Amino acid sequence: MLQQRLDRIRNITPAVLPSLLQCDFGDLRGELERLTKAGVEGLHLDVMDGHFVPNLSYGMPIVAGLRRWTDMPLDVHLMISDPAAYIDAFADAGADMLTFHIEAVENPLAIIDQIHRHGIVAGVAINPDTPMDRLDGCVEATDAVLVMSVKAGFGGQAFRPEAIERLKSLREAYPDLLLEVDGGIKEETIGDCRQAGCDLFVVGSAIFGQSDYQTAVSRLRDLL
Ligand SMILES: O=C(CO)[C@@H](O)[C@H](O)COP(=O)(O)O
Ligand SMILES: [Fe+2]
Repeated sequence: MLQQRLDRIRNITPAVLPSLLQCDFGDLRGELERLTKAGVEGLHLDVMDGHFVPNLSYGMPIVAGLRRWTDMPLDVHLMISDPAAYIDAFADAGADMLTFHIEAVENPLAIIDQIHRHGIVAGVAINPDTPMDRLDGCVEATDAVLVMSVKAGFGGQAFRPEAIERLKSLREAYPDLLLEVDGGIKEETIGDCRQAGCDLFVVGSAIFGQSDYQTAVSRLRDLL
């Protein structure tokens, strides 16, 4: 199952993954239809607990609801203090990829193992102010690294260019690692991230701030 999910995600790369944080939650199904029509091939779901980050978003029911309506890969970004306590529930909800923050855990290898036991793709996220050596010892075990190009917590922040060097150095050191970038990705920033070797591009405001998702998505994809 893990290998199938990993292959499926690899097969859609390079991919624009809309972050649903800023979508219209009063019309979630309509948003999903519009994104599907726009040619989107995966979704990024931001889970925030009001503790690891000051913001609060949504949890398993939204993931489970979306799972009923689409078979697109669901990439769940856990911005929560205790990922170990919720991984089983997000697996039951239908996540395909579960990414936790390195800043939140003491034993990343145990969390990666817990995610893998469910046959789910594992990702480790790192905030811009966290030294890269915090990832030492776990990059070899994980499937993906999510390089945050804003401090996790809110949509609509400005891209932090130091993410580019981080992507480049990870790509050089780990040619097969799935690389994802998240925060401030738009037409002006997506091309540099692609050139740095990134595979998955999370986009919030640059899609949901536009009236026409199809045009927004295809212009971003053209830059990949
Ligand atoms: O994880 C996060 C924020 O913490 C993101 O996924 C944002 O939702 C991306 O939004 P934009 O920066 O593209 O507006
Ligand atoms: Fe995110």
